[in-house]
Amino acid sequence: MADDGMLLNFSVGDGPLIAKPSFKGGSWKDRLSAKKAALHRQKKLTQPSTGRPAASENKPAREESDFPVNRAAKRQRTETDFAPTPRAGAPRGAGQTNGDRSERRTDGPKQVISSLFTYNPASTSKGEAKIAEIQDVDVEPSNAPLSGELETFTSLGLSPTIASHLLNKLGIKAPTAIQKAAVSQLLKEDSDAFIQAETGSGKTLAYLLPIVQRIMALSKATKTVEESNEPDGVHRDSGLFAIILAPTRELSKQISVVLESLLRCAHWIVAGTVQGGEKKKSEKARLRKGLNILVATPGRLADHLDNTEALDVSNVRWLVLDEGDRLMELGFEDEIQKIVSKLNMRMKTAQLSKTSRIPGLPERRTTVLCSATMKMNVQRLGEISLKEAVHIQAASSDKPEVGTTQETKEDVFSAPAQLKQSYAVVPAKLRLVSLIALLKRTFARRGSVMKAIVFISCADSVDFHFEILSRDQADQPASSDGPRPSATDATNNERPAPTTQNQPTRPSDPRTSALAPSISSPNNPIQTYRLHGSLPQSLRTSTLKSFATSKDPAVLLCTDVASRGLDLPNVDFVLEYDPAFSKDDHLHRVGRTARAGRQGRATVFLMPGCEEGYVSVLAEGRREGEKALSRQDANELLRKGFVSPAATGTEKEKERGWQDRATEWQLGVERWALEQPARLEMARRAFQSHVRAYATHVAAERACFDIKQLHLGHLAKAFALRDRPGRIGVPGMRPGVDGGKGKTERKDAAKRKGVVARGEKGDGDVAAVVTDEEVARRKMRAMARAMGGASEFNLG
Ligand SMILES: Nc1ncnc2c1ncn2[C@@H]1O[C@H](COP(=O)(O)OP(=O)(O)OP(=O)(O)O)[C@@H](O)[C@H]1O
Repeated sequence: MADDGMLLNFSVGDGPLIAKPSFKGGSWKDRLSAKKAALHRQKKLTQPSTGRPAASENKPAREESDFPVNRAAKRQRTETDFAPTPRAGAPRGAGQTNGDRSERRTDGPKQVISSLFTYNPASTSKGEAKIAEIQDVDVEPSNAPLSGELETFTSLGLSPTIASHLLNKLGIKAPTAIQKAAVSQLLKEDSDAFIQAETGSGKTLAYLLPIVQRIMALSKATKTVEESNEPDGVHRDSGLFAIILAPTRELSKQISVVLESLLRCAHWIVAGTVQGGEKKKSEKARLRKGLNILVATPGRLADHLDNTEALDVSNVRWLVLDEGDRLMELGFEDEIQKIVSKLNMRMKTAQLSKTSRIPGLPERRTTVLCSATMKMNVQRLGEISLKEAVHIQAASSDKPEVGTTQETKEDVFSAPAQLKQSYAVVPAKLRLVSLIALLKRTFARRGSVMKAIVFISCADSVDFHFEILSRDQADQPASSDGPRPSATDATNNERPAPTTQNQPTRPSDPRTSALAPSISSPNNPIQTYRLHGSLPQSLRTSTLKSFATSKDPAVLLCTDVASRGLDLPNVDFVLEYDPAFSKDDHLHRVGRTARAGRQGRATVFLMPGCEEGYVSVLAEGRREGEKALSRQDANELLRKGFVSPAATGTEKEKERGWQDRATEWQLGVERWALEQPARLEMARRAFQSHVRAYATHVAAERACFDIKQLHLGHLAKAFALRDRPGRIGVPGMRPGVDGGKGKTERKDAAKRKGVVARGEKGDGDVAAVVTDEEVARRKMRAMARAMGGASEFNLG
């Protein structure tokens, strides 16, 4: 970490330094402590006997030789240096009062109010990358439905009933490339398959369509052979034929919604779900009544296989492992192994005893593994579950590829071709104001952007930014755009529903949803939502539903809990406010937009310096003909977000105008944070968790996210903090223990570090409950040691 900010706060007194001690060897921390101790001793020696501090104590705490002479002497700034013109109705001297109170409590200045626009490190990549606006050059979408006249579902072998249902009820006319390859393959053969295609290419229907068709055919076979009196041969207690495993509850819910909508053309086929977090008793009752297709999370299915007699899996002939890489990342290998061997065993027993009475049921089971990536862990999952599988890929929109898994090339995971990607170089101090400026700009014109997702590294930081976005607008500077929409105070849980004419279409939960005055305008009020793994499952589900169905513009602040597989409609823009922990995570995140041939934009914030090296990681795997990454910088974002439409005068005056407005906004947030201890603690907690999460980037990318290069003092400003970094301590927040927050995030991080926290795995879901508290605590402590204390972040 850059230590200049810390050194500046030490005073050496003005007495002569008799012998300048040299500090060599050990870590920089040791050297700093030794230096501190020596300075303290010297200060004591030179202090006048009155006990009052020496007059020289306020002098800059550095020696000429230690710091460049041409650098301006840094002095402790005070609120008045930047104080905006008081506004009518503003809380009486809020910041000053708090600042005074804080200073009165202590014997020295505790707060640092730094300027937003000074001492920001310069970008190292300027000259190298072309500075460009996100251009509106249209690129052929890579995940769109095929457009040729012959590209129909019936030409793939799907029944006219399903094809017309897709067209008339679901509005799906033609297959995507991966659907074309997978449907024809899975309809004609019983061999196992590995389906690999980019985000938003319709993988869910690619495996559901052939399964549903095959079960419908089974139905007909049953009717003919048994001459059943039933209107259709197969019914709910004919047996369970297919199981679909998904890594998270959200995903299993999403798959079952798609399945239900598909089964409306075959109402006699019954589907159901079992997943962690639900009541096992009601799930058992459902299983007893009988299901033909089951969507499940692995942990819960393994549990039912052990404990629910009514669950007969002897007829299961299709097993789908969706989001294979995520299943492995979340540590479900054991469960999957167990499930696969139980399915094999029960199928064989039934075949030997000839108890299966379903005519037309295939002899062998087909297992389908789906993943956007072909990483080592997916290959391992393939070894566990697949036998001589065909590898189905959609290399380009009109050239589906089918081959064997042995022919598989290295990872070919890339973002959809039509996705417009950019990066913004934003110094640490300017991060918060730039976030607001970018979101303001994004939603400036009503209808231009409907939904945006902002990815943040940890749950605490999501909570903090949610409060910032939804905080009372009375704290903010007057806008030239006219009167602001109002919201209640951010700490008040009972937020009223927005009072503007554009009410959200679903009543949303005030704990996770609020109006965002900071980025709204009178004619375009924006709703903000938050989502992370520490929220109760029911709240996560309702929040996602509310965000997905909102007909009004909305922004979702979330951790990586929303990065995988979720299909949220009308997401036009993805912002990675904190860069992803790995490139794969990045591709999954940006894949929440530009789905099924639609357009989308994605931006990632990078800090000047080593983080700019990440641009080359982003550029890897980009296809021929794809646009280069666009580059933006903080000043550009701020100018657009904070410029007053009525600004007149010279360019210089205009520049001062947006800088003043950004500064005013930042100071308003800092005062707001200081107003209540709870807010301050929330900001500090967010800062600490953010720093810890920063340390968990995958090893291959850690050079770009080097925690030693992080300027903590500057970063604190982006969390509305005026504390010096060393003073930011959150009561009750010890390294490695976080009161049960973010289990999945810890699990994920542990895995990235190669620490497998088996004992933490729960009932097959990312929000799994740890049953053995003590075991979990011990493992957490061990993990924290292995991770250097990085434990509070919430990734899933
Ligand atoms: N043939 C099609 N035509 C138009 N839209 C489609 C088609 N197939 C699927 N879709 C839509 O595309 C979206 C993405 O589908 P899906 O969620 O299955 O993608 P995916 O490949 O699984 O993505 P991810 O890897 O992110 O999970 C859904 O909204 C779905 O309704």
